[in-house]
Amino acid sequence: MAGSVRSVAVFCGSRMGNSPLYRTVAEQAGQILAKNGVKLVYGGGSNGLMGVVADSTLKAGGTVTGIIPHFLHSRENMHEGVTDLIVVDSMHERKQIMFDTADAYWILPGGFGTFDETMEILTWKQLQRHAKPILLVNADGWGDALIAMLDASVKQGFAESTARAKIEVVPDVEAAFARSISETRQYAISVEQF
Ligand SMILES: Nc1ncnc2c1ncn2[C@@H]1O[C@H](COP(=O)(O)O)[C@@H](O)[C@H]1O
Repeated sequence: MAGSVRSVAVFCGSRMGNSPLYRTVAEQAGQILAKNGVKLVYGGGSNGLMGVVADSTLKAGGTVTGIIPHFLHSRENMHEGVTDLIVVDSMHERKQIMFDTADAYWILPGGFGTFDETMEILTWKQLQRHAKPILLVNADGWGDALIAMLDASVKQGFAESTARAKIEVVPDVEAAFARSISETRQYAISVEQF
């Protein structure tokens, strides 16, 4: 287990996207979590990159908790092979459990659902509902437009640069892992000193 990071919530696409590098980064995410004894928490489906990251974690000997609303059972092809599967009633419940049970959040390539989850976890941090690391893994530049939008918001005077700093862009999962450990450690030290 990696210090105080025992579980990571990964938000990513329920589709594969157009670049083969998206699959690669999802596979690498599962491998690095499993190798370090860190549990994957994710949306519980088998489709797209969500399925890839779950399968990759399991194949590498890791543990996976999937959280899926019952109405998405068929649409997202609920993953029957995960270590723990939690079936919930609503999207809100799913998100709440994902947020509560993870020590860090990784954003991998994805679409609208991934954007929603990213903005919610970021704004919760802005509102000081949590202080956990948020790492956007910008594989093949998939997140460039999203990053530009966050930066534009600061330039336009709609967000503080301190809020923008609450999500960190990293090039790969190795960096996401390293930053998750060091940010969590820094936070623990600052709480101890308080
Ligand atoms: N509004 C939403 N809130 C939370 N999660 C959502 C929402 N819309 C879709 N999702 C889930 O996000 C993942 C990834 O979706 P992509 O659109 O493929 O990025 C998926 O499990 C959706 O159910």
